[in-house]
Amino acid sequence: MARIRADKMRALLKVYFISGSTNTAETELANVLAQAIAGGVTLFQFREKGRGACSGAGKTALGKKLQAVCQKANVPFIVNDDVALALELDADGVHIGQEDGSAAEVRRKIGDRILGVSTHNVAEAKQAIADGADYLGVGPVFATSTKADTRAVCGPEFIARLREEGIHLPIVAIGGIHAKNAVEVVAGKADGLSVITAISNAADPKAAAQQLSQVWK
Ligand SMILES: Cc1ncc(COP(=O)(O)OP(=O)(O)O)c(N)n1
Ligand SMILES: Cc1nc(C(=O)O)sc1CCOP(=O)(O)O
Ligand SMILES: [Mg+2]
Repeated sequence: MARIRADKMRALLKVYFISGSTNTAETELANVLAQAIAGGVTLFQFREKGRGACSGAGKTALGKKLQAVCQKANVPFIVNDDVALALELDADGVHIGQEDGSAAEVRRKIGDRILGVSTHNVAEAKQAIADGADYLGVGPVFATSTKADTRAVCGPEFIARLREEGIHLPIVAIGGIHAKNAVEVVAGKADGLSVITAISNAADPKAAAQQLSQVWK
C-alpha cells in the first residue's frame, strides 16, 4: 500500500461525516450512517466521546458495525484518537488533535493509512505536514455546541489565509457547518466539509448529506 495521493484525499474530504453513539437520538447509529452514505458522504470518522460513550468491547463492537457499513459502500473508515482501535480494526486511517500525542509517532504506527491532524495556525500546520499528515482539520470555522473544548472560532476565511501562507495539504473545515453556511466554507478554499450534528441530528440524514454534497456542484 502507498500513502494516499492529495487529489484522492481532496475528493474524500468533500462530505466528511463524524459521529459516535452520543451524537444521535436514533439508537442505531449504523442506520444514520447508512442513510448519510446514501446521501453522498465521502468519508466517515468514528468519534466515540462524551458522557455515555461506549468503551472497551462495546466501543470495538460499535466500531466494527460502523466499519462494515462503510466497507459495503466503499467509504473509508477513520478512527478518532484511538490508534490501538484503528490497528485492531484495520481501519483506513486515524484523526488526532494537538492534545493527542505526536503525529510523527502515529504515522510510524499506522504505516500508509490516512492520517488527519487538527491544526489551528501555520506552525501547527507545518509541523503536521512534516510529521506525515495526509490532511489537516481546521476549526472551529463557526460556533459549535458539539465540542466544549474547542479553540476560538476562526471563520472560514482562516483557511484561505493558511493557503496564502503556503499550506497546500488538503484541508477539511469543521465546527458548526450546515447546508446554509457551507457555501462560505467552500468559498474560503477548504477542500471539504466535516460535520457532526448537521447529519447526526437531522430528521433525514440522507437529505442532509445530499444538501452538503450539493454545495460542491
Ligand atoms: C476532521 C476533524 N477535524 C478536527 C477534529 C478535532 O480533533 P481534536 O482536536 O483532537 O478533538 P476531538 O475530536 O478528539 O475531540 C476532528 N475530530 N476531526
Ligand atoms: C469535533 C470537533 N472539532 C472541532 C474543532 O474545532 O477542532 S469542532 C468539533 C465539533 C463539530 O461538530 P458540529 O458539526 O456538530 O459543529
Ligand atoms: Mg482528538
